[in-house]
Amino acid sequence: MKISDLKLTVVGIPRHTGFVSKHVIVEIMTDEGVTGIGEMSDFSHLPQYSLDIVDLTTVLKTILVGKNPFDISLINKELLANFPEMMFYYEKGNFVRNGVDAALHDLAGKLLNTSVADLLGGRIKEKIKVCYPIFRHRFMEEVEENLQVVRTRFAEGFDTFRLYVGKNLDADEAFLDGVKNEFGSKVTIKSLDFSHLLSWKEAWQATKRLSKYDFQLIESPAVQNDFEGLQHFRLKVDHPVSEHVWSFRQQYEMIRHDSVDIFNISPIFIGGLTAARKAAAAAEVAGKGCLLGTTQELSIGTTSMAHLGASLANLNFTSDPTGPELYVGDVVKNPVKYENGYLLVPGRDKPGLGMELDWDLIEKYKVADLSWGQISVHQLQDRTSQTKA
Ligand SMILES: O=C(O)C(=O)C[C@@H](O)[C@H](O)C(=O)O
Ligand SMILES: [Mg+2]
Ligand SMILES: [Mg+2]
Repeated sequence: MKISDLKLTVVGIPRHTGFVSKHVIVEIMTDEGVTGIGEMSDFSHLPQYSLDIVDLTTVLKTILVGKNPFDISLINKELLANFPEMMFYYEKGNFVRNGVDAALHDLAGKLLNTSVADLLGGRIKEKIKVCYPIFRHRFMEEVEENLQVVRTRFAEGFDTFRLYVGKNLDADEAFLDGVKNEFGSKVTIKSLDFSHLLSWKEAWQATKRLSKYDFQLIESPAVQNDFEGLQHFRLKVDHPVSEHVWSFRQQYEMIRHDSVDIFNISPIFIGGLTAARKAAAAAEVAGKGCLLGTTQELSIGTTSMAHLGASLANLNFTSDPTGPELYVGDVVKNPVKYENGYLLVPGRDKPGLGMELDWDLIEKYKVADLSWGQISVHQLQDRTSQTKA
């Protein structure tokens, strides 16, 4: 049995905020007629270069075609040699590796008639607690818009939210105050996410101001790779501190500097399920907790994380994958399901990831390439189509 072909299809799907994220649907075919699917998710992050999809297809075919689809470790090794880790949160090579690795897991599951979660060690959980994101306030008038998001999503069963903060503390405070007055203990704020926009000391000042409100943890309260800064911040605050993992070297430095309490692990940012499992194991060895982060994937990327989360012994904080709820559409016939704020893991009866492509939807959202258009840095950072400066 050998990999016989690869197909990449670019789709651009708007969010309810109007912001369009571009994703690449991955298909890996075999000479026995079985195809594995994966997702390179959300290329709408800095840096502002875009990948050439034709060239990427050619390059990946040279790595994949002719290989045994079960040689996932070997293929990951070759992918890493061609799309190396960088000390940068949004390195796109990791997105590429993630899409291929997910498709390989889907393919292996289909060939063995086994669910991906069972390939990864089985199911400790059949559902993953998640929180809905409230994107960063820049203007006071966004507070009421975001309180409306909480009302709508609360009515749908989401009782936990995370807030991106740090650009307009008056608005952040007004939002937290509004949630407290309207929902009391019925709504939980999981985290304040500074998204590496402030220095650790600026984030500490902001945290002192917002600490009169209840929230569970603080994410990314220093600039990227400021391991000492994270550690200084962590010793100043009572709340647990989380940071995304975007490279093994970065994770090693965060362990060595004792920078965090929790590792935010997303296959997309560390380059796949294979790498994410290693990062979760390193967290366990270091006695740290972990949660599943997100780039806000479509259903294929999200279900891949559901399978991973089901099998992790140290997934002990509320996670973030809510992408299919943020987009106006998807690319599969059977989107992932959420119930009372939980992401459901597909059943054992479904081989692979348990997802089936819907080519009518793919045709609807298909775009020619990953080019950027006129997106501003503000729109990129705060995932909005709003152009007000
Ligand atoms: O926790 C985070 O940080 C994110 O979720 C980053 C976001 O920008 C995410 O990638 C998105 O596209 O909304
Ligand atoms: Mg974050
Ligand atoms: Mg994203």
